[in-house]
Amino acid sequence: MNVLLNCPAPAKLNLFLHVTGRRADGYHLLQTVFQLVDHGDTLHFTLRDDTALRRVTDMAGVPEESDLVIRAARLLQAEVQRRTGALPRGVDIAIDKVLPMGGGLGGGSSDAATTLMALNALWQAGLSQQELMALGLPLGADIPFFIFGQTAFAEGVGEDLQAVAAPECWYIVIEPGVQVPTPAIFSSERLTRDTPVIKITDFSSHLENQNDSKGYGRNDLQQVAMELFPPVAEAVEWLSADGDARMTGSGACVFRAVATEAEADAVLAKAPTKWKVWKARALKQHPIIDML
Ligand SMILES: C[C@](O)(CO)[C@H](O)COP(=O)(O)OP(=O)(O)OC[C@H]1O[C@@H](n2ccc(N)nc2=O)[C@H](O)[C@@H]1O
Ligand SMILES: Nc1ncnc2c1ncn2[C@@H]1O[C@H](COP(=O)(O)OP(=O)(O)OP(=O)(O)O)[C@@H](O)[C@H]1O
Repeated sequence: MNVLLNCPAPAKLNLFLHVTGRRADGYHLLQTVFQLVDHGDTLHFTLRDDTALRRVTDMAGVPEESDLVIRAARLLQAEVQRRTGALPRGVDIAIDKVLPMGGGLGGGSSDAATTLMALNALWQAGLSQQELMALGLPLGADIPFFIFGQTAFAEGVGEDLQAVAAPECWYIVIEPGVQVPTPAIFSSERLTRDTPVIKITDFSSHLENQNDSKGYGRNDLQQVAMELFPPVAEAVEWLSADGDARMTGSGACVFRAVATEAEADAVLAKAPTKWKVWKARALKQHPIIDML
C-alpha cells in the first residue's frame, strides 16, 4: 500500500534579531530567538513504486529541481543509500503553500525540515535529530531550528540552538505584499554588524520581568529592509500604533505580540484590506512531533 502522510510546516518569527559580526566567508553572525506559530504550509507525502522524488504541485518561480523540498528529500535518500546500500522508495510530494516567499517566515526552510522529518519516519531511516539538523543546514540557515522544534535562542548563523521558554501569546502578522530577497539585506552597506553580544539570560529575564508588551532587543535587518522596501516601513508604522511591531527575519512580514485572541481579532478588524493580515498562536513545539 502507498502510505500517505499529511504534515504541517509552520512559520517562524524572529522575536529579535541582532547582527553581531561577519564570518570570513561573508555569512553573518546572528543572535536571535526563533518562535514557531500555528500558521503554515501543509505537505502530503505518498510513497511511489519506483525511487523517483517528485513535487506534484506547481509553484510559481520555483522549478521542481531547485525546490528545497526536493533537494532535502534527495539529500536524505542519498544518505540512507550510503548507510544501508539500498535506495529507499520514491515519494510524490504535494505542497499546500500558504506562507509567502521572501516573507521572513522561513517557509522554504520549514518545508524542507518537514520533508526531512517525515521521510526519516516514512523510510524508517533512523537518523537522529542532530543528524537531520546537520543534513539540512547547507540548504538553509533556518532548517536546523525547525527540526529542533521548540522556541530557541540561536547563535552562529542560526545553527547553534538552546531551548528557551515560549511566551504564551498571540501574534498579528502583516504580509506587506513584497518579496524581500535575504541576500539584498545582508549585502547592504547600510547594515550595522556590531550589536554587542548578549547572554541568553538577558533575554529570559526580560520575559520573566516583563511589565509591558515591549519585545526584547530589535531586528537589525529592519532599517535596511524598510529603506529598500517602503511597504515594509508602512506596515511597521501601521502596526506600531498600539504597540511594539517589528519585522521577522530579513522581511518582509511584520508582527506584533498580543496577550489574547480577542485582542488579535480587534486589530484584524481594523487592518487595511490591501494587506493580507492574520493571527497565530505561539507554539511550544513543532506539531509534527506528536504525529510521527
Ligand atoms: C535572516 C534569517 O531569516 C533569520 O532567521 C535567516 O538566517 C535567513 O535564512 P535563509 O533565508 O535560509 O537564508 P540562506 O538561504 O541561508 O542565505 C541567503 C543569503 O543571505 C546571506 N546570509 C544569510 C544568513 C546569514 N546568517 N548571513 C548571511 O549573510 C548570505 O548571502 C546567503 O547567501
Ligand atoms: N518549498 C519552497 N517554498 C518556498 N520557497 C522556496 C521553496 N523552495 C525553494 N524556495 C526558494 O527559497 C526562497 C526563500 O523562500 P522562503 O519562503 O524560505 O523565504 P523567507 O520566508 O524569506 O525565509 P527566511 O526567513 O529564511 O529569510 C524563495 O524565494 C524561493 O526561491
